[in-house]
Amino acid sequence: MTGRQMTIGCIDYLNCYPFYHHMLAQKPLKGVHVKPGLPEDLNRLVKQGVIDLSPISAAAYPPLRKQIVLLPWFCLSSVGYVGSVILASKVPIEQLHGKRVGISRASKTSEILLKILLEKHYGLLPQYCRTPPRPALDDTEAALIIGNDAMVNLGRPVSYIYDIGDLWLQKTGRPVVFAVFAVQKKAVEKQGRMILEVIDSFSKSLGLMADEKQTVIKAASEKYPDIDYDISAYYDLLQFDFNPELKAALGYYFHAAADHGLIEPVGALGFLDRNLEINEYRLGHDKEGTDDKPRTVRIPGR
Ligand SMILES: C=C(O[C@@H]1C=C(C(=O)O)C=C[C@H]1O)C(=O)O
Repeated sequence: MTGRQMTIGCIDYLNCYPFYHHMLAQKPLKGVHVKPGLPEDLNRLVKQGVIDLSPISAAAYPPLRKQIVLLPWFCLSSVGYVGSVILASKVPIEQLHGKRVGISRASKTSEILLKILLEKHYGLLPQYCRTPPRPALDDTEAALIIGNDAMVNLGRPVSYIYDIGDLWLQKTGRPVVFAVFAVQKKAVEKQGRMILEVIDSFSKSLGLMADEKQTVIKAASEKYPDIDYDISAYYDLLQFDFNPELKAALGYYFHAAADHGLIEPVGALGFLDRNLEINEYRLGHDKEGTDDKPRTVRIPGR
């Protein structure tokens, strides 16, 4: 692909729309192709190098960290209740030991959150199985459902709904960073100018959430008509700005996940800055989480 074209991923959920409203509804970016997908599909396409820039599951970062850098300004997070990452269960969570628990094939971050919660915080070991993004709940006792699929009518009454963002806050005292924005290091070298245009468009789009929130909500509800939820309230729950507290929370999550043997240990995050240089943030395990003195490393070849 030449320096005048790039493909960017977009999580095909309500939660990601606020980043894309500007480029989709107001000012398309010339040469930028937007590829919608489920988080785990975008994780795979980034790994394969098929897309240049994309939101990915936070949990997908560790194995890709030599190949990608993160945008330090954007994330999909919640401090407690998120509304769109749920465990739908036929029995109280405490009774899930040895039971079949489905995990949406769309998820990576929340799969790990759920496993740490069940195994470490509740002392349970269920039998996990993969399910489609919108599971029927016929042959499992409970199921992890994420994104839009957690926000539509589940098709059957479910006795217990646990919000994973809320449970994580209760058990660990931390927010959750569900998704981060990844850029291929190769694309930084070849398509720097377009990457800056995308960053600018995301920033303008989030600005519209403050200035023209009702317009964004109307467009989002038309894009996703089957959502059975107060979109305005949902957007108030989500945190799109990757602030220091959320970076620290991501550090905590990586530490907890590595400690539980679910990801490889992560010592640092690589962030892109507006000069297209990479700043490495060392992760701590304390409340601060990140080192506030980034080490700047130039991208080879630039
Ligand atoms: C907040 C959410 O987080 C999502 C959960 C993800 C995961 O579990 O890997 C990835 C991206 C996010 O869209 C949601 O599903 O609505």
